[in-house]
Amino acid sequence: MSHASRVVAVAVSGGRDSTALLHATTRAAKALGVQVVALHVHHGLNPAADQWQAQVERQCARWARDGWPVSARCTRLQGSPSPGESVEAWARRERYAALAHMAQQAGAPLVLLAHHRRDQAETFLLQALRGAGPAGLSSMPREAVRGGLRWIRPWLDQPASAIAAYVARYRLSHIEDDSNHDTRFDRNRLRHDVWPALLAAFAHAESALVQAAHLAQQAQALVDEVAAADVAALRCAEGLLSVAGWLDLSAARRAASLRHWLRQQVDEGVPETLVTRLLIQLPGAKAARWPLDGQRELRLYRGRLECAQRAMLSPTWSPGAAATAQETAPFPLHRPGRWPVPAWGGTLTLSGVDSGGVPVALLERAMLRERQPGDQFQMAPRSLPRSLKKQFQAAAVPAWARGGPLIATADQVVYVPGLGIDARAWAAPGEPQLSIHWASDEPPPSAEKGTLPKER
Ligand SMILES: Nc1ncnc2c1ncn2[C@@H]1O[C@H](COP(=O)(O)OP(=O)(O)OP(=O)(O)O)[C@@H](O)[C@H]1O
Repeated sequence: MSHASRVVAVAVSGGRDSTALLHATTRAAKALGVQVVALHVHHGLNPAADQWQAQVERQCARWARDGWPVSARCTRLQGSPSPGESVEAWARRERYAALAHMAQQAGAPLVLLAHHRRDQAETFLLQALRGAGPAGLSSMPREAVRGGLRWIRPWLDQPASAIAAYVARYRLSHIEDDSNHDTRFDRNRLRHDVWPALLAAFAHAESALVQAAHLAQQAQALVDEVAAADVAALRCAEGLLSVAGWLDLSAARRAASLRHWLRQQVDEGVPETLVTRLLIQLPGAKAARWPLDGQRELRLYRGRLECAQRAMLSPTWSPGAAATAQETAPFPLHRPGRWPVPAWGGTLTLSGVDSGGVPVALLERAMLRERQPGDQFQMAPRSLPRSLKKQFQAAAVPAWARGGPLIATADQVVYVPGLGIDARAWAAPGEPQLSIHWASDEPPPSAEKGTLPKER
């Protein structure tokens, strides 16, 4: 700790372990002339949370009155889990963000957490039960640098009994979090239903699991080192990965470097299902897209894998937004040419023709977009417009040939891959016009080859 920053933060829930850690840190700090700041996060989830915050504030105020160098800072979380996110995951993410913010505000470069040996053994078991590999089995690091702060767990090797003895010796008061008994949460179920039975059958389980976590940390460090070197060698431009070079690697290094590269692109953790999918699909693919989340996707184009915004061709297009969306179209739709569209995994060909095309004037107002529920298509001038689904079925367009962007203006559908040009958009003879053809980069499944009816 530098002279300028003689402040240390302790993350305090008000529970037994963090209360003991705050006490021990404050005692040591007094002798060293260091300031301690207790950081508490009010999750807004438990009806008793106001009392927990009050307990932390009261305790700090009492110790400060006794001449101890300690003060409290608290944050009440706003918001709620996003759809599909568990309350636990949300609370954890927001807690760490709030702790980081408070530590920075207090000028504390270090944040101490009160996890102990049993917490570590539990984490290892929970990770194993989720099917984690060495990264997850590494459990909690003793020390980590994140967001410019050092997060330290000084008691990670301490048994819970040592902390209990400390609390008894100094008669520390602390809260009991009743939600720790709620067995809907994995950790609580493990702690209450499994742990006692496990210890009864394997008395050394705690230390064995902690050792296994330690060995996983070493293995993961090695994997990270190799993967970082591979990714550095495969980087062909900022953020782009050369797939040809990647294919030359052994299977184990392919998997490790892909995970490593994905982690650099995606902050929130990489789903293993995506890694598995890419490991299978990347070797045979020429151009393809894999959705990452609402905003981003992975794109393979010309042998390079990249992570990009999905916004280029807005899936949330609506007629009212047409003017803006059109401005973001990646190329002029009213000029002849062969336009690769990596975001859609194919190529659009526009050719000047004398008949059977779309008026250039209409294409000047057109854009690419996703299909929408109300879209209709008219096959011939004297037929009726019908839903895309019905038209696909009537024309026996196989599912794999229905992909690709729709071409439409704000008020009419112009072209649908697999169906062709909507009859309402046909140009009059002699009018300047273009034919349109969409070709997906992915070859059709061989069994279905040739079943696609010819587009107009
Ligand atoms: N609401 C919170 N505010 C600040 N820090 C917290 C909070 N909840 C947990 N922490 C920190 O994370 C550590 C581990 O959290 P965990 O949920 O296992 O502990 P706990 O059962 O809430 O309390 P304790 O560890 O104090 O007995 C805590 O020891 C503490 O350092």
